Amino acid sequence: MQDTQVAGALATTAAELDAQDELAFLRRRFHLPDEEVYCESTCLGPLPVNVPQEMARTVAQEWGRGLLSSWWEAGWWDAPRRVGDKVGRLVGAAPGRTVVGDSTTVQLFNALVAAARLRPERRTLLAPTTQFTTVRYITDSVARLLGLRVRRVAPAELSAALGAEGDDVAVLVHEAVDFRTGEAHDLAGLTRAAHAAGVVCLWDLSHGAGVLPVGLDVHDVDFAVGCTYKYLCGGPGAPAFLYVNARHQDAVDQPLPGWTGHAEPFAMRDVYHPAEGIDRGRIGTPSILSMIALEHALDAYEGVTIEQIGARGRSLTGFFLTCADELLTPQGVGVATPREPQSRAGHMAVRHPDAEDIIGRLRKRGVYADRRPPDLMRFGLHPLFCTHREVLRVVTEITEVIA
Ligand SMILES: Cc1ncc(COP(=O)(O)O)c(C=O)c1O
Ligand SMILES: Nc1c(O)cccc1C(=O)C[C@H](N)C(=O)O
Repeated sequence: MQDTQVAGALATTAAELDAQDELAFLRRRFHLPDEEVYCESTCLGPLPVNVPQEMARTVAQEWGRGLLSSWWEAGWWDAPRRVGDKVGRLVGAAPGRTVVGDSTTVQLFNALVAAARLRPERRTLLAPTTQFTTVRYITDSVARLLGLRVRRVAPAELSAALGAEGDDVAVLVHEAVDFRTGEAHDLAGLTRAAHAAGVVCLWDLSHGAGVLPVGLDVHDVDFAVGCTYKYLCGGPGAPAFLYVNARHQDAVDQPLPGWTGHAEPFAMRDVYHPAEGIDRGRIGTPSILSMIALEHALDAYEGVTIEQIGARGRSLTGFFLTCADELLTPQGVGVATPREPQSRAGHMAVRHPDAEDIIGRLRKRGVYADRRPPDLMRFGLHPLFCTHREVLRVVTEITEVIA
């Protein structure tokens, strides 16, 4: 086929897929530029349309008029758990297993120490070589703090490592989705392999939450954390979440015993007695305005299941591959994201030695994406609002810029 025929066929397919899309209405739930393509949900999701008015109301009425009483009368005190449950629905957690607050970095530290304390006789933290910076730094720091060693192996070798050396591993700490390539790891299989060796697992869901069905309860995950400002669109610096399996909740001994996680926070006891259940995952005073923004942002997920969202996402990433095969491969440009549908998540990654320059040029053409060293371009295809036509435009623009 000639280039123009290929382009025409892809445009027809994109139009058909968009026409059949039963979730197309979700796009109206976001403020999005008309002529530009936003593919940076890998870092910051866009603003849901209902958030500004809810924030204005919260500030004027709850803070402005309700003042201190709003902690109880406006439901601020219960927000970490209430919003946690709302996130929980999207990560397969029953109510009472997820709490929201602080940053992912803080939650990782807390959860990793708490997880390691469940296996005091074991000396190793196991992790993939591909860890995101903050996860890597926290893993190393927790190891130093607790006198453990860190063993890092390639993701594909983790199962074998669990089989061979698992009896000395306290915790497997892993990201559900690789921040570079967008590869969705086998959370269910690795959690099973970890449990078979008596290992506790801690998953960082930052690049998977709101994109994929991760099924935390179904897969019996021990601990999970994640950020809410990417696909969950909670806003810049939105609070992170912590999930704790019901069977661990009463045994959790977290290293940041803040007063809001105390069983009787207002009794002002000298000794820390943790609250029951997920409330012991609370630390200090939560950032209420950010939490309320997140609470309303999550309404963008109302009325759809995470399975429907996952299927829509796979359609977008699958179409990206189709376009890449036709348009990028002939230019010698490789896709770094795995092809198998179950191994793809929210973003597609493309390799090119001039990634930085290409991303800069794409911005000038109205395509917003990001890059990660040394040579990766990342295109976050948010499953709530990206369209197949946008996917084709992105790939076409990459082709033109490179040419
Ligand atoms: C896997 C992963 N974990 C954690 C974070 C972020 O942690 P924090 O929100 O504390 O900066 C990111 C992105 O910044 C990430 O990609
Ligand atoms: N958290 C971010 C921020 O505050 C500014 C810019 C980017 C980010 C990110 O989330 C980076 C991201 N975790 C990554 O995968 O590279």
